[in-house]
Amino acid sequence: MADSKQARNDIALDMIDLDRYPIADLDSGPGAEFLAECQRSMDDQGWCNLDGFIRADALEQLNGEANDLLPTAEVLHVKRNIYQGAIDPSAPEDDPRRKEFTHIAAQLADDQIPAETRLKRLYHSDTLTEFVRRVQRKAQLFRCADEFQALNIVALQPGSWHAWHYDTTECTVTLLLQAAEAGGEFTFLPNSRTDEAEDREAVDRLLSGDMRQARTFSRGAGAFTLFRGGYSLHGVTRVEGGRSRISAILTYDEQPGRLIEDEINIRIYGKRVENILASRKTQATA
Ligand SMILES: O=C(O)CCC(=O)C(=O)O
Ligand SMILES: [Fe+2]
Repeated sequence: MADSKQARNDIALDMIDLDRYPIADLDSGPGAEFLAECQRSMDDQGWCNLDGFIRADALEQLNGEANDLLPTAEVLHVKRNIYQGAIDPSAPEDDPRRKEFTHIAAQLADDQIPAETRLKRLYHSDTLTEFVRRVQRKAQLFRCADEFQALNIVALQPGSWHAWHYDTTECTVTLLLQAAEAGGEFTFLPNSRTDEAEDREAVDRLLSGDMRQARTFSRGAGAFTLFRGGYSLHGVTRVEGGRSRISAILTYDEQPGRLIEDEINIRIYGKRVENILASRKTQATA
């Protein structure tokens, strides 16, 4: 009984289009069928794309929150190779580890998104986390415990792109809050690597600008996407037109309470986080 009362209070149930996406009951009827479809899509294709997942009125509120907060965001200049590392000058000349890609994004880390926002409450929904876990067929899945990485809002301004990369986690979950007027397409090479090998020919072609093997989804604002970004090289094409493309990145982990190393967080989030961590160390030794 306690469970169903808790579920009724879950904000996700007010925001998600439950007629189309019955995530509140995944064990019987339409919910069970829907879950099986999502699992099949993840198994066969490595993604599950749910257009119109968030209802129009709720989306307007979420996007309003994001637009209100974004002026306080850091503008990050992200430089890295496709494996999210620094370039390796000892790698062979034509190796992707030697190629550096740069993109610019206005990014809010988890600690910059207040707990009372509807976006954070949606991320903290146990119903939503359970749905994400079951689509991936994980025995357990937790929201990321890291104070910076857990939930992020990323805005790509007109003229910006999100450079080609693999994610450091197996599966990425995104919610598109505001679509670009044109461009800004989430684009990927399906299953371009496994744990053992990488399709270097396909990867090299994409990195040299040949998009013929790349695929894209049509995603409007409100689309909720699960994607095995650790295995498919991906990025977002240049945003065109007058408005930014804004997405929320929801991070999960199979281990509870896992934190990300300071050094990685400083590399991603820059000076602001470096200062926070440094001032904590000073306080601890004072
Ligand atoms: O904004 C998106 O749709 C994808 C972002 C992405 O690839 C990432 O944050 O790792
Ligand atoms: Fe990614």
